[in-house]
Amino acid sequence: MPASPLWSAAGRTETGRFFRAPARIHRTTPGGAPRQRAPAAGIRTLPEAAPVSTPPAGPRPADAPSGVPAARGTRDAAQGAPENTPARTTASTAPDAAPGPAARARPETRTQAGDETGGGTPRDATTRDTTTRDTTTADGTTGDVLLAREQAHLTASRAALRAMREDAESLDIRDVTANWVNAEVLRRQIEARIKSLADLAHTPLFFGRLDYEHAPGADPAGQAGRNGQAGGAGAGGGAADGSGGAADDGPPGTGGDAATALYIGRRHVHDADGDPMVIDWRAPVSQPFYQASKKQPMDVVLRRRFGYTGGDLTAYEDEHLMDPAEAVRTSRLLQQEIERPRVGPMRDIVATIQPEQDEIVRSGLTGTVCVQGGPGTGKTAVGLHRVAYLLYAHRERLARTGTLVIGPNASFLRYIEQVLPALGELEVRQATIGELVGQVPVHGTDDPAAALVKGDARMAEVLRRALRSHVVPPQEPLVVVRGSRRWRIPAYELEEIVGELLARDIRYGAARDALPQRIAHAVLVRMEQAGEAPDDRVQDAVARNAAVKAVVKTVWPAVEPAKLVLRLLSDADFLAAHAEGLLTEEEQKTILWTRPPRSIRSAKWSAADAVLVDEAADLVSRTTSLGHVVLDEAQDLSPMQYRAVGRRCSTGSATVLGDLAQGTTPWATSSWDEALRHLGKSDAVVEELTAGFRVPREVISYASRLLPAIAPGLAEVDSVRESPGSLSVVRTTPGELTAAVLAACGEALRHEGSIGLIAADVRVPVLAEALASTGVPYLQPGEETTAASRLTLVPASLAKGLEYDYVVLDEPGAIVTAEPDERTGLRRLYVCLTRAVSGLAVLHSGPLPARLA
Ligand SMILES: Nc1ncnc2c1ncn2[C@@H]1O[C@H](COP(=O)(O)OP(=O)(O)OP(=O)(O)O)[C@@H](O)[C@H]1O
Repeated sequence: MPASPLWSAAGRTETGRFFRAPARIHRTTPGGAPRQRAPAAGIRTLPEAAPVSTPPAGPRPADAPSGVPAARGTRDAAQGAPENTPARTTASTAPDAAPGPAARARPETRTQAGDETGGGTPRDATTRDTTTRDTTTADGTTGDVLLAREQAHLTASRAALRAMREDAESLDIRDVTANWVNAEVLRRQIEARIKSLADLAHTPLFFGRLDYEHAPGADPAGQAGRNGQAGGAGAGGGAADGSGGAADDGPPGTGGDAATALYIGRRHVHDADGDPMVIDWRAPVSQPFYQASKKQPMDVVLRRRFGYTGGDLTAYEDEHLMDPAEAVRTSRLLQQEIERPRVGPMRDIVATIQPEQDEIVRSGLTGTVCVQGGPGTGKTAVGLHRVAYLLYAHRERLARTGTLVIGPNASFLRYIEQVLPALGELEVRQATIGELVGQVPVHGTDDPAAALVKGDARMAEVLRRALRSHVVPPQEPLVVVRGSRRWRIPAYELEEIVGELLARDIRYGAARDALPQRIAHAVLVRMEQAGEAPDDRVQDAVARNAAVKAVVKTVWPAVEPAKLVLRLLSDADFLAAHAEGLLTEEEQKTILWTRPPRSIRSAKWSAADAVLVDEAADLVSRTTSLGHVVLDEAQDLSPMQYRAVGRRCSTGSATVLGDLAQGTTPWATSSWDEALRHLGKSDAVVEELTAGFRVPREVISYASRLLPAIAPGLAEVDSVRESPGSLSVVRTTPGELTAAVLAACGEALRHEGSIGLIAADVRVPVLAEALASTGVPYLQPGEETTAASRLTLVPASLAKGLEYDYVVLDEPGAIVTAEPDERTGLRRLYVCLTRAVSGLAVLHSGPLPARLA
């Protein structure tokens, strides 16, 4: 898509200059009158807020009086410098925004949990009260006043965002586009831009604030040794590692510049002068929000997290990273965010990404990262945020090459589909493997034994051999007639040409396309030997000659990938000829169709067959590679499926997410090294996430009793949350089980949030009928939870990747026995036991698996 230079930086830097005076672009207002700008409020010098109990040690910069120029960072330093962003430094005066009426109206009512949106929203008013009331800073400012100031900044930022949107809406492109194609492209880009500038009332515009000791990007002369990172988080400062530890040469806040406050949010917002009011969370300068610690403050004096109630800023939580006297505390806002009832699809975690997650999110585009993590450690969240980060840092490159998120099934994709749009990324494709390899319609199924062989990497070699067997040595010489002359190429010379192409091991189709030119070249050599002086046009004409075409057709015939697979699976001799030494006779028998179909259309292709067809298609002509692929629930892929994904990122990179303990396919991978080899990314870095965010400690400990049987090498997830009473295990008689399950659902429905009733697939119809007869509405997995309908009936086979506030688990034994072997059954059960955020009720009438009993 031709990108106008004017637009090429769209969505990346978004500075005021971007829209302020674009060459030859006119701006209109409905009446032609000049549009009013939002009040400007840029980076400000703000007072230090003291934590509840411990005021920061040492003097702090006082609140800058209104009208006094504040210390500022440079705009580009604040935004960071994504790929190809022209550097620019501008400073501006940005007086404190006075709290407006909206900012002063401090909500006094307690929050309804259902209203709350992301960004560390407090569920009860306690956090707000303890962080705001009775809190006084070193300069005597109360928490209420500080909160009002932050609310004022929110109000001003919203106004600035509105102005940015109005800017975009007022662009008139009538005179700037030479033709309708350009006009259409530009129009769409403007529309996308306008959409991306929407202010979502229930989504916090910023969720955090960093007060740097020095203006980011400024030369912290003489300060570098202070905390090991001074200034390092500026424009180029993506890396979080510095050499220093805690400050040790003087009280914090005493050196050099006054603190510089940056507000961190989902997107960049600038004021009328182009100075940032909210910094994109992905900018390098935002990284200390996720990474800075007492040990390594990264020049951050204060980190403030904000709590929201339905879009209103109602709380904050402070950490003074350079204050040795302040104790390290776990964030209550983080805790509340995790426990916030789930209604609707998966939400982003941008406000609360943890340091080890952030490292993965910000790892570079060129390398592939594989993340092993137990249930609820945030793998999916991390993978999605990584895409958003990469799109920010490498937007142009990825716009050309594309990005893709692969999930295990449609309900999972529906569950995660809102995360990237919420982060402002609307262009990322999401698909299941089945959709990717959809060259043949899938109507059939394989028994596990057949699927296992079809998914084995040896099948790639069988296919390669079978395909190349279509190339036959030329038997006859070629005679090309041109005018009165005849040119003869003997069979042995043709054979040499064909042999050379085979040896180069290029794609079958590419070699077939090259063959006529190779033959024509041989003819031209003869012409030159005979004294003629043929040029390229003659060579092209010879390559198109009917006799040459006939030779190519016989020697290197076109092959339809689906036909090749059809023949392999139908023709025992053909399969045997190419599987010799690769598949045993038994294995060959296992994959042969008992009743071979007559045609591609009538064949009952299975999912594994479709992957074989995809492999064959790639042998014929190279699959286009994307820039980046995220592969979730990767542990369940067969080697052939890994290959299918691998060819879609052969020249790009991947984020591979999975948990070896949750592998429930017969071909589930037992080692990431092996999986990455099949993916073609042996050099990938394998990271491990160990902190569990979803499942309370009591529940994960119970589920982890299965680990020695299902994944002996893996350690129990270290849950970040204690939640006493979150687990109950109840035994009933067989006759009472269904009623007891319904009662447990009723009990769960008394709480806020989503409820998942998980049962073995065979039990689902029984439970569906029981729910219907009692008039309890229920949803299918992936259907959006609403306040009116919060119960989802989940077949165990679809539970993977999903989560619910409360889970009622029906008859664990039936979940285990539904699988072909015990280990797979226990793994399936492990998945089902680890879907709950706040409570798990296990009901059984049969015996529990020994390890749980
Ligand atoms: N840093 C975080 N802050 C807040 N919530 C988080 C954080 N990390 C993860 N979560 C939440 O924990 C839950 C589990 O995350 P996610 O689904 O990404 O885990 P997972 O490792 O993919 O789990 P599974 O293996 O079961 O699929 C989600 O609700 C997610 O929003």
